[in-house]
Amino acid sequence: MRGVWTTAGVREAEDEVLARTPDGALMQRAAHAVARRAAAMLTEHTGGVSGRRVLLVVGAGNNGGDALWAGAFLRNRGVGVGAVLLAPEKAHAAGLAAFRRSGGRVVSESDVPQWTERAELVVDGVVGISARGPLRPAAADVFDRVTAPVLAVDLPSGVDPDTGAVDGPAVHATATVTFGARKPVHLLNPGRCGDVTLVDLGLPLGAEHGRSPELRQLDVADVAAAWPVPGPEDDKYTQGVAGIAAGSATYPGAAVLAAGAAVRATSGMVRYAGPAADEVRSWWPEVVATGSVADAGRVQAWAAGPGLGTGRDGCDVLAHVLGQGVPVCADADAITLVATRPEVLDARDPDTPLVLTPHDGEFARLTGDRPGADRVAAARAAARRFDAVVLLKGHHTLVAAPDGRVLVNRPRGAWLATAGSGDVLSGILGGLLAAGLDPWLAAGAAADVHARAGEIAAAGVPTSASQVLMAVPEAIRQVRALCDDGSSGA
Ligand SMILES: NC(=O)C1=CN([C@@H]2O[C@H](COP(=O)(O)OP(=O)(O)OC[C@H]3O[C@@H](n4cnc5c(N)ncnc54)[C@H](O)[C@@H]3O)[C@@H](O)[C@H]2O)[C@@H](O)CC1
Ligand SMILES: [K+]
Repeated sequence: MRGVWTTAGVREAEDEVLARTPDGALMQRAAHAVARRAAAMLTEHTGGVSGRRVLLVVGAGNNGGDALWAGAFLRNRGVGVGAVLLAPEKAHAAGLAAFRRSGGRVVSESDVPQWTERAELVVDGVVGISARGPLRPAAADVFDRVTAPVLAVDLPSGVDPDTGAVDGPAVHATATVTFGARKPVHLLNPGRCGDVTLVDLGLPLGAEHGRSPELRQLDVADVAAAWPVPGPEDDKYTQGVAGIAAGSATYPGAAVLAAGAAVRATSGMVRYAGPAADEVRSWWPEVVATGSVADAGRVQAWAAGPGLGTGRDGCDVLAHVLGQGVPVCADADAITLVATRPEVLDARDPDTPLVLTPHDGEFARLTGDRPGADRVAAARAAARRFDAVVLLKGHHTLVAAPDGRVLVNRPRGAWLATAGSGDVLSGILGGLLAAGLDPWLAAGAAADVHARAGEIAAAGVPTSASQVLMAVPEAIRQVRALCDDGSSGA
């Protein structure tokens, strides 16, 4: 699992290191990495480095300092480097001196069009972790003219470093070199960051330094661990029995999808309970189906809600499963029931782990507001309010735990917005909860495999929930293979 720190945590850690390193050493280390990445991009895009043209766009602080030092290192490799100083009187003095000493050119305002025209790479050194708001007009004017690839220093300027939100002109980077730790923007808005390279500055980050990450991202190994290869001593019960309380006579499809996903996602036993028993049985002979939750056998977890209906009957079913003392994943109609009949939660005994899996609309029903720009804060607040793990669906599914931990999942394509796809996710998650996984990790792993199954099923063409469902085993195999060849699988 990889940690992601907000700018406050990074700045605090940087200050601690700065206090004990010689002036400028950290910056030059960072700048060297920027220069190396820039040279690689020049080679990639133009076939060489020497004699190429690079334009630096330099802001008022250390981010600009990084860019200026990087420009000096590029000059030493024969690159023609120009620098637009957005705040000449506040440009980083040592960086500017090094840049001039190397023969770098400060570009006058009138020469900007010519430089943006001829530059084969532009380095965004406008702002870094002290950024506030969108690009200001002078910087926006320069980037409006830019057609060459852009290398962002630390993060793309104009994008909120801690939420990834863009509410005005902002840099669209081809690549980013970031320092010390990834910031939320790198996970929440990867489209603006391009390929992110992390430079280790030896920053004291981590719980051992009293700086727990704001966000975490599962490595492929964490996801693979959710699907241990069943051993000889395993049997259908050790894998856990997942209960699916979904569907109604009018909506049997949701029950078929959710039960099928649990079957495909785990090798444990799956029980279905509800009025769609015949349809579920006909699709999945391995599912033990009964007419209602009251006469379903013991299970280790329930996934409830898809197609359940939001009336009295649905409420009784939800109250029943909440009272069984096993983890419950409440999705779809179960979320609406929690929102419209909150007394249903009285049936939940306190240490029954609850996982809510809202999309934005269900989130608004649940909490009274849509998640807004800071989705992490919204998910975190809802997790605390309901004392539940909240899996907030979106381009980057977030999984917040009541204790504040937040997972950011790999981006999933729009294809998963297809009807019924949420039912598949519920089934996968029900299976993992039944296997006894920590609900927060189970939700993260389920979302990861669900996203991969969507990619596999879609493979560039429109897909449907049942195809996503059929692709779940392939997605699990993919995770295991990535894990075996040691990739992080980001
Ligand atoms: N302290 C150090 O020695 C190191 C700092 N590093 C670099 O330093 C950066 C942080 O530098 P600073 O804290 O000086 O601040 P920045 O360079 O991020 O921002 C500079 C100034 O820009 C102004 N600003 C804020 N939002 C703006 C906007 N939208 N448009 C234009 N100007 C805006 C603010 O006045 C801010 O102080 C990091 O992102 C990283 O690139 C790294 O080199 C690691 C070492
Ligand atoms: K930047």
